[in-house]
Amino acid sequence: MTLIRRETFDDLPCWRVQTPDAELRIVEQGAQILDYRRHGEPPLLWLSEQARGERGQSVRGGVPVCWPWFGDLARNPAALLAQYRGAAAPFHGLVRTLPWECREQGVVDGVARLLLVCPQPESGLPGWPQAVEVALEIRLGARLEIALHSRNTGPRPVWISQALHSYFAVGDIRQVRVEGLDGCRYIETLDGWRECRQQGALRFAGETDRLYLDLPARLSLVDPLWQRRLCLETRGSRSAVLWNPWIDKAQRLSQFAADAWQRMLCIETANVWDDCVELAPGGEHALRLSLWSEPLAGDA
Ligand SMILES: O=P(O)(O)OC[C@H]1O[C@H](O)[C@H](O)[C@@H](O)[C@@H]1O
Repeated sequence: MTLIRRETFDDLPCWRVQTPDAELRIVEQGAQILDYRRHGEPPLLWLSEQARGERGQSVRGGVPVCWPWFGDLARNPAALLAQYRGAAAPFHGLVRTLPWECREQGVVDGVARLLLVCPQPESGLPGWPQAVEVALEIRLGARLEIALHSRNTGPRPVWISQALHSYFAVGDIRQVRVEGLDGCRYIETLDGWRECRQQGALRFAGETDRLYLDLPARLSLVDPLWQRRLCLETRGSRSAVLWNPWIDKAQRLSQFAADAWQRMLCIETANVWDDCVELAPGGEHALRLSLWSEPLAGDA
């Protein structure tokens, strides 16, 4: 039986979604998915063992929503930067610590669906006087499907950058590889934000923080230790951020154990850099991620 139950994660209201073969939790704050597991296999998403549910604090792990900009606002295109009138711009936008509201929930043909929206004052979000509705739609059936919808209800064009900042669980980061990036441009943020080109699959041997561009619709994370392939299929996105903090940066992160870098990898389905989105008046955009896992058929 598939059901959706209201619970709490420390101080934060959340929902637990159960299907016959999977389980997922999502907190109301930031519409953040916390975890996702399929029975009989390791979790697909990583949630820090130090994760805490506190108001005003993003939880470390799961899928934080970065919107209406990704990362450091100053690294975004000038047109996007110019839209912000506030003081110090928060990293990863304005909505990941706000309370969202569940507008629809239900189960149809065994697929659970939730629709959460981020309520905004008439004048827009603090420092960001734009009229753009944002909603997150989650469907859990055989796959997990996430869609981040933006709709410009105002009279002017609006630029956004955004990401579904997914933390994936891995057996050992030093053994995994990401396929689908071969030949793609990327921005190496750890070396002066210079543009480089990927050759072959991406493997990990140190801190990694890159903006990948011109991506195909399908990426996969091959995990030989856990004998599985996580498959990511996206729509409305041609960019992704690949991030692992490794040893030194791990010490500086909140809710992050010193050795946790070994067990996680962020592949953040995004619209960043030259893949930002311009929403015309009345215009809509959906950033979609479909996620599932497959056993490795001896191809590791
Ligand atoms: O600590 P946070 O604000 O959640 O950010 C976590 C990480 O997010 C992204 O992946 C960025 O590319 C990283 O540079 C950043 O460290």
